[in-house]
Amino acid sequence: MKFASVIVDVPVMQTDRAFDYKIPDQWQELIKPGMRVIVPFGSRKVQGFVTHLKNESEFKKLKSISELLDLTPCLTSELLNLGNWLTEKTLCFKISAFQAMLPAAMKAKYEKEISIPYGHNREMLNESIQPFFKKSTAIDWKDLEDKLPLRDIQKEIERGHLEVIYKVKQKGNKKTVKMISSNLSKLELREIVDSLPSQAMKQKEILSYFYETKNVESVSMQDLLTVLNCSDASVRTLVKKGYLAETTKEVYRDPYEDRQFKKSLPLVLTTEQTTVIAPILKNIENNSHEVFLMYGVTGSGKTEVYMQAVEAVVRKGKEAIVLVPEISLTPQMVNRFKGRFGSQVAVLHSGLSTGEKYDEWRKIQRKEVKMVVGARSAIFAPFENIGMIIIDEEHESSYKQEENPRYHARDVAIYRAKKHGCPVVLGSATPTLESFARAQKGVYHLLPLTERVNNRSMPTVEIVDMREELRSGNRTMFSTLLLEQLDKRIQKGEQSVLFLNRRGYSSFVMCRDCGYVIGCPHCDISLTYHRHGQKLKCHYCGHEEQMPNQCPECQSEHIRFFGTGTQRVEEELVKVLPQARIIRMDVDTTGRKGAHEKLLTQFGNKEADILLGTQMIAKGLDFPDVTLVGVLTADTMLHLPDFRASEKTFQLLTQVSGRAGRHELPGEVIVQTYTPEHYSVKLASHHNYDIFYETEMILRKQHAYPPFYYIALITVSHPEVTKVAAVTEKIVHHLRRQLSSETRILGPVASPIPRIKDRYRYQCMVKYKRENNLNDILKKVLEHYQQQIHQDDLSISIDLSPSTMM
Ligand SMILES: Nc1ncnc2c1ncn2[C@@H]1O[C@H](COP(=O)(O)OP(=O)(O)OP(=O)(O)O)[C@@H](O)[C@H]1O
Ligand SMILES: [Zn+2]
Ligand SMILES: [Zn+2]
Repeated sequence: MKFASVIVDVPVMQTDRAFDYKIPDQWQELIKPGMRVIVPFGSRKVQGFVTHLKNESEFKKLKSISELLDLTPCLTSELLNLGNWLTEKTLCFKISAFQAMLPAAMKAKYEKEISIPYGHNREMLNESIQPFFKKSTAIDWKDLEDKLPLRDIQKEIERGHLEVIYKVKQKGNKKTVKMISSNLSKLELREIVDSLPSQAMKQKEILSYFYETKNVESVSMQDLLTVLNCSDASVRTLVKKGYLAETTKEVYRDPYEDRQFKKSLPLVLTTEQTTVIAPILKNIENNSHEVFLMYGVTGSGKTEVYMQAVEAVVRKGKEAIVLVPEISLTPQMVNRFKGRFGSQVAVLHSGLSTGEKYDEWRKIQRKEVKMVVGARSAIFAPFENIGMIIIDEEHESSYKQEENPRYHARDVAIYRAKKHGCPVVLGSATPTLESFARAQKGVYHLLPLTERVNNRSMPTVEIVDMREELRSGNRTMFSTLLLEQLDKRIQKGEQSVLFLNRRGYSSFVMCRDCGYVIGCPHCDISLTYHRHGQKLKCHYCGHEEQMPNQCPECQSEHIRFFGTGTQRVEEELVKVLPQARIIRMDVDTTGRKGAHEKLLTQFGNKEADILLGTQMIAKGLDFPDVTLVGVLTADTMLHLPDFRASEKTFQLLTQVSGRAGRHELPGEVIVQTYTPEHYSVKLASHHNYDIFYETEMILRKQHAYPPFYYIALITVSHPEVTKVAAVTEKIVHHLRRQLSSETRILGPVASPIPRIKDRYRYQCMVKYKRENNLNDILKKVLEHYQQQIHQDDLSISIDLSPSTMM
């Protein structure tokens, strides 16, 4: 092919299409769709993705591709199509869609080398290539780019005899192992073995290894020592004598390498589990596509069902994608999959370094693993033979990406699963109303798990009215009942989990005399107090200032922070329960890598009585001796300007309660609240999802919210408030004329946070049931304003399924 169509990394509307480039002669055979290239664009050179090849181009005077970044496509043809679909579906730029599918390491331009993978050797390579690897098993791409027979190299890569390694620069983080190889021919080796004195047994044994074992070019020191059961002193002696050589080799950075996973075997499924897994297995068997909603109460054994279904996928020779929320990618979940499937699992989450993520991704690309367990973006795993996609805790809002491309992992999962002819399994104890409504209508196949494994009962839930506590003179943040029960657990040697709901709630600083609240100078939101370093921080723009000694308004010294952080709770708790051993888990104590896991292990080893934490302890934890869960403030989220506030409160309370009494010991939950009469709080305490669903559906219908209506949210921002208001007004006006009369258009109004980073924000909400041309109409709006977006610092963001209204 003579020409390549390339999507360039210039994310503006005018360039959101493919540009044609000439393919230089030496790369004619080499270039394939899905590869990254560098191309001249205007006066610059930019990265791009090749999407098509063609023999003709309608354009004359084309420029040539200037550099090749890949020798194997990093996007499969399925992912290229998916990118186009995402672009249509979320109104993002093509380049943003493609970039979202790749690990960060591939977004930048990294140096690369070509190397012979471990276990292979030079002789296996095509003769034209062999000379390049005479001195070393790896060569630098940059040094040899012009001289290398690229087509032959590409073939060897396809056969697995060579690999491309991107050198992600991370200081001191490159993983290497010591490799031992022989410098001599087999004949020479044998002569030396014969000439060694007979007491040099180990040395003889080591050298014999190199001429007796087929195809060993080199072996890691570690393996050599284990296989031959020898000391590294003997190996070193041979290196000193010049018979063997020692080199270092870069290997995968495996974040889980030094950990032992307890091997687990499939459990005998309960009757309910057997019933729900059957239709999933049938899908897998018949390569058919259905979306299942596994609606199972906490502790009903959903994870065991996932794992046995994944096993069936692997047996069929296919691959599985398992999505879990970032926050519950706790070691517990990873351990369960690694324990069952060992090295067949790749793990992808934000706690990994760029290099580690890239290495895990590469294992997927090279089909060295059979499954990936990961957060949202793992939905783009470049598997080519997918047999099932699982989304655990499908109600979690982290499955929606809040920046471009604004996709929901559930939609991508269903799109990919249709292409691959395989099932999607959505699991939750508290499904989103959208999913449950679809299951009710038969669009999804409902799979209920109504009981906990072994008929363990659901924990009893006690609601405590904190207003009453205050009236009866208790000014602490712990109710009398909660303290009593915590104390009882400590005496019995059982454990408790204390949950502080921090979302929608922060420790702000206020003057007690004049009521002045310290706000961010750039955003219309109060600053959050951080004890560490006595700092005030803005969570939206990062602005930071010192905690003042005086009120900036009235100079009073009575200025102090309000609200409850986990640190405060811990301090108070120590006062009232001095004998308690407490582990606190929050952003401050889990910042360092591995800290999260360490704290959980300590708690699991019963080195503490109470685990105190925020959202991050709400999910996935499974400890046998936890018999009490306390929720300090159940209702802080209820008052957020968000139509999902009740749903989120219900979900969270149910999840937290689910951490208690999962094993032999029965569990108890105490929920402290200022609004005990609210239906979310009440129904969560009765574990009654069904009534919650009905109640909430009535309200959603009344107020025209999902799942009865779809929502599109348009947010306009600009440094000048008049400009924002005017533009939003115009957009609303335009939409009123274009959209159908049943569609409701709300706005323009200031956003719930009216200013962020010195930019004013206005929004307009479109609620609709059917609007076939909505995407086109909205795209036209963007096109209309593109000049101003480009030159006048205007920003218009469109979210076609917003998960928050902020
Ligand atoms: N068939 C089974 N036989 C015995 N034990 C089981 C079985 N299935 C699951 N379990 C055990 O029951 C407990 C709860 O199961 P699991 O964690 O899979 O439930 P879950 O529904 O995923 O929970 P949650 O959503 O609350 O995190 C676990 O300790 C698990 O090992
Ligand atoms: Zn004051
Ligand atoms: Zn700010």
